[in-house]
Amino acid sequence: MSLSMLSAPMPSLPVFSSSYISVKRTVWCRVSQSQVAVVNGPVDDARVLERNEIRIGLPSKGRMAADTLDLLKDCQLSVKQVNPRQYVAEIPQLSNAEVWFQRPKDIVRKLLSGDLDLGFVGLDTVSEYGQDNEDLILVHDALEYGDCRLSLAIPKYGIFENINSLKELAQMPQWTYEKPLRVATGFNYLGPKFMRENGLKHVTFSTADGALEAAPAMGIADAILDLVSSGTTLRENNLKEIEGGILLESQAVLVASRKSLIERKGTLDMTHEILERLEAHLRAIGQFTVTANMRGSSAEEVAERILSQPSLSGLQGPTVSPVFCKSDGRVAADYYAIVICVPKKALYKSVQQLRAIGGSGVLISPLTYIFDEETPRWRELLSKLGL
Ligand SMILES: Nc1ncnc2c1ncn2[C@@H]1O[C@H](COP(=O)(O)OP(=O)(O)OP(=O)(O)O)[C@@H](O)[C@H]1O
Ligand SMILES: O=P(O)(O)OC[C@H]1O[C@H](OP(=O)(O)OP(=O)(O)O)[C@H](O)[C@@H]1O
Ligand SMILES: [Mg+2]
Repeated sequence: MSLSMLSAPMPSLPVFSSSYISVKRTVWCRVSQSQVAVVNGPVDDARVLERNEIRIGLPSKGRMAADTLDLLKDCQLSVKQVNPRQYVAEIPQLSNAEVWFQRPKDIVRKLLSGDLDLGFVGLDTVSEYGQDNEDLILVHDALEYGDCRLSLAIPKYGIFENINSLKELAQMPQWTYEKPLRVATGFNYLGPKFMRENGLKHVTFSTADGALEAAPAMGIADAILDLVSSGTTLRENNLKEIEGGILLESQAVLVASRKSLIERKGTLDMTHEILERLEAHLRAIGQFTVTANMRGSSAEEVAERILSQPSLSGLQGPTVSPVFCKSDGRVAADYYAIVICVPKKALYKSVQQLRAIGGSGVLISPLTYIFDEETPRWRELLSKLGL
């Protein structure tokens, strides 16, 4: 966070009691809560429309970076980076797309300033740095990586030993105007909003770039508000989550600038293509194709037998094809080949059910893509845009 951001007032934000913020890792200073916000300035129209390329922001580092590149590769949208130290790259499959590697929070800021059109980041980052700005539109809200939760945690020991819920924390007599609950966090927009919505009045916030879990043991904070996935870091620092203390469940999302979608030529079409590829890939990873042979008197009779089993209905019912053989000079179909998609989780049950109704020669193959009819997310996007 730059100093210029800290000095810019945000009158629309909740004004909490003052808090501490570290501008560098080790420097802690006291600032008013109303100042701890990213400034979402108005989009500069001229700048947005000046360029023809469509810009996609990808995380330049951290745990989201590799997973985002892997996802795009799985969607046949591999990113071609001439030099790993360069911040710009291309996706040959998407002509006119320019990829920019940025820190996740800068992706959100640059979507708001009109310097990026689309971005892949965690929902936590969109919520914190997007601050409910209506120019940000979630195109895909569940990309199935980067799963974590933004959660409030307190020490397991001392005055917190018997505190297990947000309600109990709020009711502790220790928190007063003079001696508020001190929360260390990097989420200075979502934190105060959550506390206000939950009726915690006497709270101050301090922030640091990392290792927040150390703050309670160092005596700098009473509680922390940070991302949790396995819970190991909390456990190893003698901290615990509490009931009602989860602010947000997060995973990677595709976010777009409303203005770009509406005004920049080609952005909506490109977003449609990316969305279709993402959906086709994500739908397929949970499924297997199952083929089997089955004896039967007709395709309908075989289909009826398959549909009598709960795990075998497939995505849109089974495909049943006759297998023709010649016997006694006559061509006839005594066998049928069936093809269905089954969820990976239900694989063994499906095989058992297939066998129970006479299936044999069961073959299982992975599925790469499922292109279904128009995705509901596309219709939702058009409706959010009023189109
Ligand atoms: N422990 C975690 N498990 C899973 N996903 C996480 C975890 N921590 C963060 N994330 C997700 O990954 C995103 C990027 O986190 P990451 O730690 O890589 O970068 P950062 O915290 O912005 O950078 P840095 O850690 O260097 O300050 C987060 O915004 C969140 O969506
Ligand atoms: O529940 P866990 O699986 O233990 O993960 C939680 C930790 O992961 C993140 O830190 P990160 O590794 O990104 O380090 P950072 O503090 O430098 O951001 C987060 O800030 C927590 O400290
Ligand atoms: Mg981190």
